Amino acid sequence: MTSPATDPAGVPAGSRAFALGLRNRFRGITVREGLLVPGPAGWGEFSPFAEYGPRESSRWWAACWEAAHQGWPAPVRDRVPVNVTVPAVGPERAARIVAAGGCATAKVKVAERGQDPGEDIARVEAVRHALGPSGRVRVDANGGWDADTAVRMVRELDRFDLEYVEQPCAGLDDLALVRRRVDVPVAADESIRKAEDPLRVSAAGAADIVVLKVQPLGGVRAALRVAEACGLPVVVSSAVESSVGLAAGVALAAALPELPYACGLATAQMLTADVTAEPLLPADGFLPVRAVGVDEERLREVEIDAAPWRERAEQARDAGRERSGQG
Ligand SMILES: O=C(O)CCC(=O)c1ccccc1C(=O)O
Ligand SMILES: [Mg+2]
Repeated sequence: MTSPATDPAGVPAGSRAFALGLRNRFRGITVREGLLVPGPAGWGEFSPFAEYGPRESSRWWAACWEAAHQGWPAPVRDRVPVNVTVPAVGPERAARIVAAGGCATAKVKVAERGQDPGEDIARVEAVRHALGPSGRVRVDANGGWDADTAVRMVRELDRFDLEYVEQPCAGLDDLALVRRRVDVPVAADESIRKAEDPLRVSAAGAADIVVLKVQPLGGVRAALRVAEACGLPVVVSSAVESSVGLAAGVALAAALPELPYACGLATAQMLTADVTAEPLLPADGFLPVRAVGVDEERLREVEIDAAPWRERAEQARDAGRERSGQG
């Protein structure tokens, strides 16, 4: 047993917590919080959502640790195509977000709780018009439909020509059912959170594409192994992180042998502030593959008490040790 003081995987004293505002409510939240952790390889970000316990957060901690201490595998490309992300807002706002985003691909949230199908249709229609016929439009239901509703809605929305539908239903059986009944490709997102999930997804015939996020999967290397194991095309997406966290997603997208789709990494656009002087914002629909530093002045403007976050990080680290049998 190593003591906390000399522990190589401890939470460094120079760690800093941040709270960044969101321009529009997303996943029910309006503020995104997290911890920035310094290390020899650069800054790492630890930002599990508030409802995640130590076990689930342990992979987020592993991703943070990799960024701070190991850095990432060599890139095979120097820029990454990205999509603008459109929250469950009204059509006028959706059109403005797409126009401001400067991306040729848009991902539109649908099946939001408390909204009706007409709102989804109006939003997707507005996005298609804003992008023009050459743009690509994908929708993300976050598992919000049952199989019958998904089939009906995907067919209805496909009059705006969908690139794919992300997580139309929550369960693998329903995903497979929908996939057999619609012409639009199906992408799995929430169905993939652990290394063994992609194999289940492919075995169930549940998806044509997998969405991979670095923090939930435990780092860039872990995500690369998942990508290799599942053998399906990969879309890298963010967990709406600061530009420090986004850089890890960009590193994954940059290291994948194939990258046939735009990635969901343009989410710095959704924030009202960032922790760096040079946020990872798209230019002409691409993000550059580069390191992201922390700017002391910007950080101070968004800084919150690090103590609760250090506590969460310690618990996540401990849960990770138990998981890997080092407890
Ligand atoms: O993929 C994107 O365009 C942005 C990222 C995104 O949508 C997302 C971000 C945080 C949590 C869940 C999701 C999601 O894909 O549902
Ligand atoms: Mg998704």
